[in-house]
Amino acid sequence: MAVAKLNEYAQKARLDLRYEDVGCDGLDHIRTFTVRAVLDGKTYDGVGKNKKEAKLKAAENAFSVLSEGTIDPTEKTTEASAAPTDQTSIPQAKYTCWLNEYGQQKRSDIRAVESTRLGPTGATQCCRFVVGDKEYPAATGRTKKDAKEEAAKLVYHEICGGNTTEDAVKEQNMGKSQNEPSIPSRFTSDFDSMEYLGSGAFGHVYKARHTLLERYYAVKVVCREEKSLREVGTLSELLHCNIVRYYTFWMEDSGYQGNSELTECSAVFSSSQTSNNSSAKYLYIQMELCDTKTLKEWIEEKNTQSLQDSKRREEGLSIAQQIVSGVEYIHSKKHIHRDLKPENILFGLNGEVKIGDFGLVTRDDDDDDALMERTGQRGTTTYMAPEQREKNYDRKVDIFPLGLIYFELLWKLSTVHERGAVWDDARSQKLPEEFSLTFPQENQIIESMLHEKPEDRPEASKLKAEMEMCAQTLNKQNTHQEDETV
Ligand SMILES: Nc1ncnc2c1ncn2[C@@H]1O[C@H](COP(=O)(O)OP(=O)(O)OP(=O)(O)O)[C@@H](O)[C@H]1O
Repeated sequence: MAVAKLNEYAQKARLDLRYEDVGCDGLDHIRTFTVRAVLDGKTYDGVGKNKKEAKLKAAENAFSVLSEGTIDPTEKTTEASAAPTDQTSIPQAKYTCWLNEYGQQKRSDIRAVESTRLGPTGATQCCRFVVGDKEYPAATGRTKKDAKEEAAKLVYHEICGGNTTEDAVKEQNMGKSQNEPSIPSRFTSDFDSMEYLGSGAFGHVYKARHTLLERYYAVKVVCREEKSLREVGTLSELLHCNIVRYYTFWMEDSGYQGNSELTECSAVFSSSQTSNNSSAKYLYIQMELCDTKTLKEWIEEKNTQSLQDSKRREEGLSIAQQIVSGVEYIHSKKHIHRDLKPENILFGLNGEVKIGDFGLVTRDDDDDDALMERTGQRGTTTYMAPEQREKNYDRKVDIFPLGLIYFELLWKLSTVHERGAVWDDARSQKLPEEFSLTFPQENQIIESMLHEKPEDRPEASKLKAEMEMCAQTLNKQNTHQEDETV
């Protein structure tokens, strides 16, 4: 039956099919025969008590491989080219690589038992795998490598043959489709204890432990494209205590599916960017692990608390000082961040401020006073400097959102309505009267940052100095108040 079906399959798919006698083994009464089916240059061996049975086994073996154990082989004949194309596209030793990775994940010993059989048509190599305590069936091949790969394939089919067992789920966690092993993933080989942290428009971020270093990192997995490569390029040039530290990056063929979210590029990209992405690679960016709470959550949390208090004032200033310090450094390296907003400001594990998300960063290579021709509107409109909507702007586009952030750090904006009205006024340099009375010094600094004309806004270095003076004044006031209470 399987022989007839394989013939039909080969005819429909227009593939060359032939059978070869490989030889026989053993004494007369326990003699076994090996027949090899050669389909489109690929070999499938069968062993039986006679040649007929061996041929049948070879055909069955070919079918089970072609159908990957999940699809009725007869259905395959209607989609003639699908399976062989898949097969021929599998790189050499793919199943062996998969098995090695499987062993690492399961912490099981993998042992290959190899031997050579001599028959009338020459030597045949045999191999079977022992995974942990379990022995898997033997396979044969023309070379040791072929035999090993065929034997690994048998292990693969037995473990992941179209089921939804724990192993198959583990397989998914290893970032592969259930029925097709892929090249071992550096992410799953070098890291463990993956935990999903969050997603942006371009990918997902995971907490992961580097197994050799025994340290945790944040690994961002994004579809490769201009934005991500720009982010990596910039981050690798920046080393500052208020900027998320970048360590390294690498490319992989597939995304990570740890939390069973789709990591096809189409799921990661917005619809305007989905074209021609089926063969897109994935970029893995290894970064310093930060707290999952961003500055956005910090502000939201403060806004749920009763009144503006002196603690918020001090903490707000300290956060603003750290952001300005990071921005001063970014500008000194001739970069513009272009997307400063509370969601992109993280906290290090020791509480220090860390500027992240350099996806919109650009070079600021011109003379100090010159404006640059940029690539149109980028960034988040709520915080965006007015001139960023145009094509010409310079690093001062980073100062405007900083002004809004500093205002938000200090001032409680509870309702959506309040936020809308006050926000629009703030963008036009009009801060609430009560704010200017409560925070006169800060009011002055923030107003200077919100000038409509970029050239009127201070440089980050000047702001840093002004904020330092503000901190000293606050310190003096606090000491004075403490003295009075004593
Ligand atoms: N280094 C990190 N450490 C800890 N968590 C991080 C780190 N980087 C990012 N995250 C988390 O992952 C989420 C997604 O980050 P990502 O940079 O991909 O997108 P985003 O900045 O939120 O959005 P977008 O890229 O669309 O502007 C963040 O909101 C944050 O919660």
